Amino acid sequence: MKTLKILSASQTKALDAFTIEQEGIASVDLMERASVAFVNWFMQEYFAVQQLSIHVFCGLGNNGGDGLAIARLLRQKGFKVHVFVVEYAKQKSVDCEINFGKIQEITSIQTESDLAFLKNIKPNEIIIDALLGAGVNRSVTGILKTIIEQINVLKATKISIDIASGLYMDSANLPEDVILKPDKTITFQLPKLAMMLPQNQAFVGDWQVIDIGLNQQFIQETKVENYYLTEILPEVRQNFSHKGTYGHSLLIAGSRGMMGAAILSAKACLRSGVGKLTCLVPDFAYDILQISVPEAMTLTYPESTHEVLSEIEIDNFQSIAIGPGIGTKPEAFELLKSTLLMAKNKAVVIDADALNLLGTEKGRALLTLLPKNTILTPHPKEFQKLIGHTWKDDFEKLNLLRAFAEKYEVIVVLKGYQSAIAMPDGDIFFNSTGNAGMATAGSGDVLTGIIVALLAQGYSAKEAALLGVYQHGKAGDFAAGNRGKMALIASDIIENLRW
Ligand SMILES: NC(=O)C1=CN([C@@H]2O[C@H](COP(=O)(O)OP(=O)(O)OC[C@H]3O[C@@H](n4cnc5c(N)ncnc54)[C@H](OP(=O)(O)O)[C@@H]3O)[C@@H](O)[C@H]2O)[C@@H](O)CC1
Ligand SMILES: Nc1ncnc2c1ncn2[C@@H]1O[C@H](COP(=O)(O)OP(=O)(O)O)[C@@H](O)[C@H]1O
Ligand SMILES: [K+]
Repeated sequence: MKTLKILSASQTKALDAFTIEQEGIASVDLMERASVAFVNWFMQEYFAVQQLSIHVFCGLGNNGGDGLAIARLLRQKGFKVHVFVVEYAKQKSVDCEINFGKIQEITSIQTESDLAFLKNIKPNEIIIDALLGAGVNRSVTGILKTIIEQINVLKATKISIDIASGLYMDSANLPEDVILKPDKTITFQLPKLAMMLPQNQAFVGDWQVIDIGLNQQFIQETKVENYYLTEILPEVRQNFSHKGTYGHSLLIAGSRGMMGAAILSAKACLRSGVGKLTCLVPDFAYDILQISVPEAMTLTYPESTHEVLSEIEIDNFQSIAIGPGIGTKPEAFELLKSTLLMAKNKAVVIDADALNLLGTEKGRALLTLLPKNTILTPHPKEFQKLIGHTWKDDFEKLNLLRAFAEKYEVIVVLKGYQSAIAMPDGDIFFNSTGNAGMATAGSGDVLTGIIVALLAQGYSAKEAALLGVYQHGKAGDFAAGNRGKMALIASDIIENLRW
């Protein structure tokens, strides 16, 4: 498994300081290294636009210092670069001052009247935002606020260095804060927590990490609770294995009008390496299941009652998933309750309507029945129901997610772009795969099928959740590559699973 650690603002500062001390270099050399890394990235991305004007807006701290160094390096590469320094305070940081001294033709911006030129920046030109970086510690005001507001309405491509000016890296901004809205953020060494959260979408754009060679030992030894998951691969299948080797999943899904959910989950499960799959569905759906998913075995229960589970040999199954399309009628509640009572010590996935049922007042009383390490896969609305209230911002949402996983000793996959996967030990992993084409009915049912299959094969709950979410997103990315995001339907995710 490969991850990138997400450090807090103070840990990031300590990492910079440690690198400087350990390598015996000056901080201005680190700034130069970061700026060279940015320019190398820029050359690859924009080598064809050397004729275009690039406008670099610099502040007075080290982020501004980066901007000045980058502007100098880009000029050396032959780009047409205009450099502006916004003099919002009296003093520059030491390294900003050094880089200020190394470059000619800088335009100083002090008052609003100095901003008239902004309207001449054309839509096909590029703006580099080096006003404020990781050092921002209060709401932006004055000339900085005005220039950010005016840059935000320009159509030119905006690229923020390290982090958008005005955005806090690991805590919530005020709703009224003025923050630069970049198309891209090129951030140094490690991703920042702010980049993981939906509320910051407009202030992050597409983000990318560039390596500036900060000390790896320090990174390894730093304790964090947030990670960005960049790769996780399945284990190799053994030559002499047989279907018994890969476990038997029980999938409890579907109801009248929602049999598609059961079918999608079942197919995804079978495409994810399970040895055997049994689907438990209402009796009317027997033919539907048998015809749609011939590889699966089918058990049924009378539609109007839940008294079915007593006949099921639960020990035959290594994993159980319940939820996709079961509905929220009282019978479904009883089905869920008896499943949880039977499933003690089993590997369990809870999704969709099973989450909606747990998210009622009566349902929350069942939370203590969840076997340890149960995997719950709510989208934000379902998570809100589970905890019984909403949150004021996404940072609070993350805290609630972590607290829930710790309290009930479960794994919670909070689905969406960069799904957040919370572990009972308090760690949260953000997924790097997936795309907006997956925002389509049934995508979540597919994920449930994948995860329950991995559990049956003996992957730990943590591995199954991480591997399942990552590969689900990867399949979605292949699917989007084949037919574009708008055309993507949940079945395409199943078709594009590759293990
Ligand atoms: N360290 C390293 O090794 C490397 C760092 N690198 C770069 O350094 C960046 C961090 O630099 P930084 O710490 O100087 O912070 P930066 O964001 O430029 O702010 C400057 C100062 O502005 C002030 N200020 C804060 N909020 C404000 C506001 N709302 N309105 C007005 N002023 C405000 C505040 O000072 P204060 O006024 O509070 O005294 C703050 O200290 C980082 O993002 C990366 O780009 C790279 O070179 C790689 C190596
Ligand atoms: N914008 C997006 N980017 C990446 N993945 C997404 C996006 N929107 C949805 N998904 C993924 O698609 C799935 C949707 O699940 P869910 O909301 O339960 O849908 P459904 O109930 O229709 O099956 C989740 O795994 C989620 O992470
Ligand atoms: K910036």
